[in-house]
Amino acid sequence: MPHAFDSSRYEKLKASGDLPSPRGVALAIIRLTQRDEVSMAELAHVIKGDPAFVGRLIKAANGIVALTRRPVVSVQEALMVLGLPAVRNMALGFSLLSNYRRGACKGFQYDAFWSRSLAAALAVQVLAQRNRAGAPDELFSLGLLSDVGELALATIYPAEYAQVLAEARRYRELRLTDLEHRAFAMTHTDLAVAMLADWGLPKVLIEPVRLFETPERSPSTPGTRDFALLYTLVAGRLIADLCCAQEADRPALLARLVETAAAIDIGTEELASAGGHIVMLWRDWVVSLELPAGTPPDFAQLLVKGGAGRAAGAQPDAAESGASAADPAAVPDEAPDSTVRVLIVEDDPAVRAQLRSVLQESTFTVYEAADGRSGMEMALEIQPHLLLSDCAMPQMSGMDLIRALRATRIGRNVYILLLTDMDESGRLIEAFEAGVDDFVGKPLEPRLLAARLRAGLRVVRLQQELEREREEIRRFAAELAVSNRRLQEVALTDALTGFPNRRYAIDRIQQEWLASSRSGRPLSCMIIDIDAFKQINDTHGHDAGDAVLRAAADALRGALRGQDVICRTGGDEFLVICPETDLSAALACGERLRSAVDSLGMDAGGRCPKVSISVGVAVRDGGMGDVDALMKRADEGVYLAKQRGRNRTEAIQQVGR
Ligand SMILES: Nc1nc2c(ncn2[C@@H]2O[C@H](COP(=O)(O)OP(=O)(O)OP(=O)(O)O)[C@@H](O)[C@H]2O)c(=O)[nH]1
Repeated sequence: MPHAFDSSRYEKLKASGDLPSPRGVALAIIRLTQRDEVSMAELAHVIKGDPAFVGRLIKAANGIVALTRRPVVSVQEALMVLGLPAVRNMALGFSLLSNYRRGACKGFQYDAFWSRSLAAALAVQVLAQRNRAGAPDELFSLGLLSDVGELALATIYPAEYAQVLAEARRYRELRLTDLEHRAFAMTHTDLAVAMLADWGLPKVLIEPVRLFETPERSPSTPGTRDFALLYTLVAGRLIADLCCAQEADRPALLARLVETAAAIDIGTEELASAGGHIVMLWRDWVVSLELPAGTPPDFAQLLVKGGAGRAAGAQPDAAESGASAADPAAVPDEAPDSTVRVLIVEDDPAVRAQLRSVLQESTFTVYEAADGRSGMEMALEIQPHLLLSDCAMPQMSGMDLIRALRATRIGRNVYILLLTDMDESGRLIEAFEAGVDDFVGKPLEPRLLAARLRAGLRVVRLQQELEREREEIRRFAAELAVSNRRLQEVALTDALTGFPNRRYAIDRIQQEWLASSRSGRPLSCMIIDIDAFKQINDTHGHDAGDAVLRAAADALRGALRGQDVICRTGGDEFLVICPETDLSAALACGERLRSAVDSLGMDAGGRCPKVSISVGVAVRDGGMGDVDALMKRADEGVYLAKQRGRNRTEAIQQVGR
């Protein structure tokens, strides 16, 4: 239910001086920009009074300039790029950020609040660059300030708001705004809207703040600018929530994000790449502002893992059709930029900023180190595809870093671009010998750097392609090995009984013969022949004969000792190899096998007739020259068993001899 906010209360709160408000230089900037005739030079002069703001302004300006443009390095240029309204709103946002990093509200995590707001600012800015919902620089401030009402409540009512927040955490099904209204007869949304209006933000930016938590109440329709602005803010806030959320909460947020992004014409693949870009920018900002970053998600992975496009019913796109952003093997042509990791190792912050601004456009995942040693540690950890290394650095020089890296397995494939001011050919030759792939001269010329990066990227892509092909070959070889094994098994197995066949039997008994020759241990074998099998076939048919064979095989398998090997060597003939077994033990085994088959009854329909086997047993003795002699002796045992009436176990040799 919407709450009516009494505007006279806002005036009273403002008069009390308790509301968060811009101070110092930011206040002067806001006042100046309210004048119609303010000049850029005047404004730049005031801005320069706050060096921290100068840095942030230039950083923000570089966040939106194109790759082809030279990076912004001065306040005047930043003012030109951003324009007065954006600069004013940024001054406001950053002033609040600097002055409200701490406060009396115990339940309110000030730093986490700003970290999330910053993620929202960058997310809204990056999304707006893609869907053109509004001026990206203006939307930065919109994201940054969209939750300022929460900060206001924490500032005005520290103790009470701590209780409200505790309640909201305990009863997650309750809306924070409902709890706020019960406690203060106003909500953070009411306050944010009133404050932004008071600070002079245009209505078109205030409406999304009023509605982003309940967008379903918006009268705007798809395709309109209001709709695009509102849902860009909703999506930006969701990205910020995802950046700060616990692992368990991410899938639900992700599904909502995909749905929201689809509504503003941002598909899953584009979302993955925008997410990667946002995380990269966010990391950079939180480090420079010393804010907590937690563990930001890998959007490409998350979107693929969560199957989020499907869950949210978004339009089919790359992630759905299998060409996932996180799975390079599934991308037929090129891996997306966000899968390319770039490490900058450079001790000069200004050069790092310059490099970042060139790299930002390409949504690489960028990492930074300020000296050679930490660069080396980071390289081993993140395994970059591209390394941009300065030459002269404290702790460990660029050359030493490159040599050390090239000596590792990980470092062999990295494409290394040396940033150098040396123009002497001897030193350059030394650099190439150390392992650099290319170099770019200092001071850096952004377009030349971008061109060299593109050349490096081509090599990286070729390497990735090669790796994918290698992986495919590895997979293919593994599959081949499995099918070869299967084929081999088939070639050595009897299909009817599942026993090894004659080929295997001959091979195996020869191996056992050799093993027994080496060890001097006894080796026995038996030959088993089904009795009157021809008659079974003739009387009951071939199928009944097969059934008898299978039944006999099962009985034999069940009665066999663990170390013995049984093979089907002919139509109704089996060979049992008994390693390390003397004649008496082999005879006992043979007798057990015979008895097992003899105990088989006829099946109910009489289709499987009574069956018995004759077993001939033999043991290796000194008179035998080879394995054939052993088998011949076992065969003679079978013949004897047949002669003596079948269904018997016989040996030609005497036990104990
Ligand atoms: N059903 C069936 N019969 C087979 C198979 N392989 C061979 N045979 C038959 O098995 C019979 C083997 O008979 P023999 O071993 O010569 O003689 P027998 O009838 O068993 O007589 P004795 O060995 O003297 O007890 C032949 O009739 C073959 O055709 C098979 O896979 N299935």
